[in-house]
Amino acid sequence: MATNGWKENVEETVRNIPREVKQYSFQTEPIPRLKYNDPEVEALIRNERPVILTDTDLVKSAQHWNLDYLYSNIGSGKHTVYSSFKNKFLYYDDKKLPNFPNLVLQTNHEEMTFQEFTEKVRNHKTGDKIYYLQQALNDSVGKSIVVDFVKFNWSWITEQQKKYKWGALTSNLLLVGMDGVITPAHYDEQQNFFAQIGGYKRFLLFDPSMFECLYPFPVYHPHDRQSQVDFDSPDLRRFPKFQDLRGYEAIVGPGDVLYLPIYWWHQVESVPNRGMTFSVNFWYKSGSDEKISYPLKPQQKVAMMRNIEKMVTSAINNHEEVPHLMRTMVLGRYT
Ligand SMILES: C[C@@H](CC(=O)O)C(=O)C(=O)O
Ligand SMILES: [Zn+2]
Repeated sequence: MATNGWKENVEETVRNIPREVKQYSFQTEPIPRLKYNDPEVEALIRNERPVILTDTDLVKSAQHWNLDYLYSNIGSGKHTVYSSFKNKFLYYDDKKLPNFPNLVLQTNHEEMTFQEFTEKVRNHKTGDKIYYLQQALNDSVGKSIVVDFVKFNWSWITEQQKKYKWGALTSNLLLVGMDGVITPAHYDEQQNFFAQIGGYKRFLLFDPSMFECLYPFPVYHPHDRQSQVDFDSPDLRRFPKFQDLRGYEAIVGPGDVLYLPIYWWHQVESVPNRGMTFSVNFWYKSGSDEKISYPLKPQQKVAMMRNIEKMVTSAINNHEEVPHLMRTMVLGRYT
């Protein structure tokens, strides 16, 4: 069996897991899984199509990261940890919370040391809150973590950054999730190489043109960029086009790197009953399109819609008036 990264059984596990994961109402097709130097890879990334890359060794220097190692080596700094009585961790932007003082958040944001996080994980009993650490790696981490970080395969990923004319690396988010945590469907405004270190994650991906099927919250809402649709029990009266949703799907295991293109929707599920998951993502600003070509790409239309919402919200200077103005502009005229 060819070894993939550092665990020769990843290929086999990735093939067998689909039977273990939740089935949804929409169809999906597989995301290509290719060796990093496969000739097909360049065209996929250049066309902003998702692909799982094996054998990049991008985070091979972190292959020994687990709860014990991080407990002993990451240092005593505080980390951002989300907690929830459910397994869904819907992201929210703190800065937009004042717009919605009565919003009931599903998750709680706590700052704690890795040691405190580990104690909560270790003492967890059924019915307790579950925890998901999501912390940008910074210089507060211990020396041995810095050594591991410096030994990431920066030459390969920097070569990709240059080849596809991406902008700067903005951050590396360390993700340590308890069994079965879910990040619900959303899109990001950055290019992303998502590196899996420990455990298995299922990715559901949707093309940016699926915006109309996923009904994101308004731009001024704390859940901006997140889908309003509950995948487990979609409200088809409010969100009828959810029935037209089509997506892509893949499992990533230790050593795998998923190229997750900017504006592509994704839902990420730590595969249940397979223990904790450890990941590091690499977010890059997208390059600026030299020239605009027509027809516009779906990503460009999403960016344009965001700018329209931002402009209207700022010009009207009261987000509560935005829905009425938008309805006035569209209903009966563009419907
Ligand atoms: C945080 C991550 C999802 C996850 O791993 O739970 C994600 O959405 C991203 O890397 O863009
Ligand atoms: Zn994301």
